[in-house]
Amino acid sequence: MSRQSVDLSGISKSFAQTSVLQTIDLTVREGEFLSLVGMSGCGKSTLLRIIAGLETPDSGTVRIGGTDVTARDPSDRNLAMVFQSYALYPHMTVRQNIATPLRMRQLTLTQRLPLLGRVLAPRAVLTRINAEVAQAAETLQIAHLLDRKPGQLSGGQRQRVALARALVRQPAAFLMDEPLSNLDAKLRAHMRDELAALHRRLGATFIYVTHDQVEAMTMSDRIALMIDGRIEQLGTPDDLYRTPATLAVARFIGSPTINLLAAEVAASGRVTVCGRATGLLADRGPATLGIRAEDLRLAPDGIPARLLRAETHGADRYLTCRLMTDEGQTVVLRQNASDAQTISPEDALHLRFAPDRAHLFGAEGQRMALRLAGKVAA
Ligand SMILES: Nc1ncnc2c1ncn2[C@@H]1O[C@H](COP(=O)(O)OP(=O)(O)OP(=O)(O)O)[C@@H](O)[C@H]1O
Repeated sequence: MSRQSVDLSGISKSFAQTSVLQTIDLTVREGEFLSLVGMSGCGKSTLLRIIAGLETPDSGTVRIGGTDVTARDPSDRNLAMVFQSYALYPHMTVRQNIATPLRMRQLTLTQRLPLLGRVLAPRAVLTRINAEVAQAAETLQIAHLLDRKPGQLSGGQRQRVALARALVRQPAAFLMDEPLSNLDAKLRAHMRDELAALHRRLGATFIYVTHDQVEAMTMSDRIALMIDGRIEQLGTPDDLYRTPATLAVARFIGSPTINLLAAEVAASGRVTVCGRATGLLADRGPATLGIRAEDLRLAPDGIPARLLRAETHGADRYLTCRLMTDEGQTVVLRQNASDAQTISPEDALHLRFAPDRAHLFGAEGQRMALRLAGKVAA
């Protein structure tokens, strides 16, 4: 499998008066699974279409394997694109669908004709195409479906056929735009695992667009989180989860959503949350403290709260609580379901957060350094 890097530098794009991408610089490494993730309208599909050559940037360059392809047609970029609509040919069998890109590349127009082609096409080429189709079908575990038509397949199977068709082209990179969004939740989770496994097996470059942070977090080597046509943060899933660069990243990544509490940093540097000193130090000013559900726990000397609802999801239990403070903020705490004690709605609770796991963001949403008992905490 060929695999190549994709370099974007200074990519900008506007539609009419609206700026959709603002000076994007990004290198997708050879063999990397990189997700472009962000809310609807942030520009991720436009960026993918610029890489594919389906859209022309107003400025900037696209390089594939070091070669400038900005002015090249989509067909000259050797990229495979997989969309949410599988775009399979309904009148063709799975075998014919997968073989199409190979036939287009390796046979002449006359050799591709339905009847005449059978006589005119070189036997050796047809045998090679058949072998490549069989291998791709094997990789995607659809060998038993080769003689069916797309209408006789499930959504997941169709998606696999679309992937197999992309695979046979041996592209420099795979570009995928929300390829799983038409599948039901269970199948989506299954195909997520399959795509990640396929990526590991092929070692190919994958650029994957999604608005679903769970998809991005579970499959990617790195994530580029986009907001309003900019890359807000680029990093591993762990980087984005543990060290969000801004409040917007902290909010977008993680399920349930990170808990946010108004904080105040006094002249002395002491951070107060819900009117309580926290033992944390930071630069002065109003701020927001972020704390993930798993970094909150019940403790008798914590912030008083009242339980609104408890939900068990497999091994985890989520407690939604209202803080008994001026703001009456709602927070979610995650516990291990097996060691959770019995509590009922309206029970009085006390919550503490792990100071060394807290995130602090300034008035502009930027991450602020936190110091804990004399050392740097974040
Ligand atoms: N051909 C076009 N003409 C005009 N505006 C466009 C065009 N394509 C995209 N846009 C606008 O550009 C912005 C970014 O669109 P884009 O499809 O890249 O976003 P996205 O992040 O992929 O969103 P989604 O997840 O909804 O697909 C949107 O506001 C969209 O309306």
